[in-house]
Amino acid sequence: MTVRIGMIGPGAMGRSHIERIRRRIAGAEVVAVSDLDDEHARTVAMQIGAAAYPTSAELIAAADVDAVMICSHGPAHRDDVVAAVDAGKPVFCEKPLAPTASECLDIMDAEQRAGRRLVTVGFMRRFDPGYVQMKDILTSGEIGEPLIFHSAHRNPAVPLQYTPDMAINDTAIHDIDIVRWLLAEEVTTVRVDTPRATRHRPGRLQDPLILILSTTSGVWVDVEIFVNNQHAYDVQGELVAETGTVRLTDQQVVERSGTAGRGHRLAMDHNERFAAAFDAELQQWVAAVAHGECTGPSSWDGYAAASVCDAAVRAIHAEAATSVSMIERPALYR
Ligand SMILES: NC(=O)c1ccc[n+]([C@@H]2O[C@H](COP(=O)([O-])OP(=O)(O)OC[C@H]3O[C@@H](n4cnc5c(N)ncnc54)[C@H](O)[C@@H]3O)[C@@H](O)[C@H]2O)c1
Ligand SMILES: O[C@H]1[C@H](O)[C@@H](O)[C@H](O)[C@@H](O)[C@H]1O
Repeated sequence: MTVRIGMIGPGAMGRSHIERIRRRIAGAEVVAVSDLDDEHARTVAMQIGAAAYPTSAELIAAADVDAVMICSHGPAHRDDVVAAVDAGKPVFCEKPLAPTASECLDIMDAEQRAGRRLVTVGFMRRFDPGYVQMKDILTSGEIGEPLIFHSAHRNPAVPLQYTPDMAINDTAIHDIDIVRWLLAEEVTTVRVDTPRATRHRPGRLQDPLILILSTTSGVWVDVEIFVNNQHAYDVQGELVAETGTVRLTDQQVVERSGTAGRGHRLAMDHNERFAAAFDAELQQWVAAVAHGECTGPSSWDGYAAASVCDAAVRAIHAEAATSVSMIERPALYR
């Protein structure tokens, strides 16, 4: 079966997913697109031989759309995810599932009304070979219990429309999700520290930021968010456990030597750094949809990460550690 996908919001991320589906993903094609910007939707549709719909509602209702991909910006996600779930269609939603926990609760309510999981969230780091190996080593028990996790998430620059809260709910949300997934436990408190700000930040953005998280079992986590480092898309992670550590490398396969020394190029964006992870997450989603299943990061994962983001945003304003408040995990997500 070929899964016929309708994509809402084919901007930068959406178009790179379209390319991926066309070139590397088996068993799927994008047959429909819609965008707030009608003309943009028509242009993308013409380029890929798909149909353009003037609204997301019409795209979701289209009879030849088997599944929906939502790649619009975060604040637009909730309404379209709920509409797709209400229509009984599987949805892949780019992160964040929604910028706040309360919007994610609306999505979980829709899934519970439907009586089944239909939503997969694009937390692609879970499919990165480095993080996967780190989790395998931890769960094998060979380095004992986890004690500390150091994470760094650096971008060369962010667009002008990037707001202060996005450092948390658009950027740090990746690190928050990976901590929950790696440690298989929830984050319970958050503190946000604000170091000296870079002169390269646009407007009043606080950059960098340091998040200090603690988890149910007391693992201590620091996350550096630095989104205007001017030189690379640089993601670091180091897990410290009782009898060993595991650290991500830069995942470059070749090293070059010359008059300037020895080294390798640095990734400049998420597509370069997480190419393998994006392919793996989409291939898994397409295969699951084809079999009438739902796998990968769930709405609960989107909700839990957003709950930590909510606490982090409160922590910035309170200038103090803040507790993460979450509902009990509904049976559908156990
Ligand atoms: N996983 C990753 O590493 C990663 C990387 C980049 C972006 N993203 C996520 O992908 C999403 C899109 O990011 P982007 O960089 O492609 O943004 P973008 O601005 O390039 O694209 C967003 C598109 O959505 C459209 N849009 C906005 N509101 C809409 C609405 N209500 N209905 C329909 N279309 C709407 C815009 O017109 C635009 O074409 C965000 O959620 C972002 O967090 C994830
Ligand atoms: O939406 C993007 C994307 O999720 C990238 O992977 C992340 O590094 C950026 O900080 C974020 O703004």
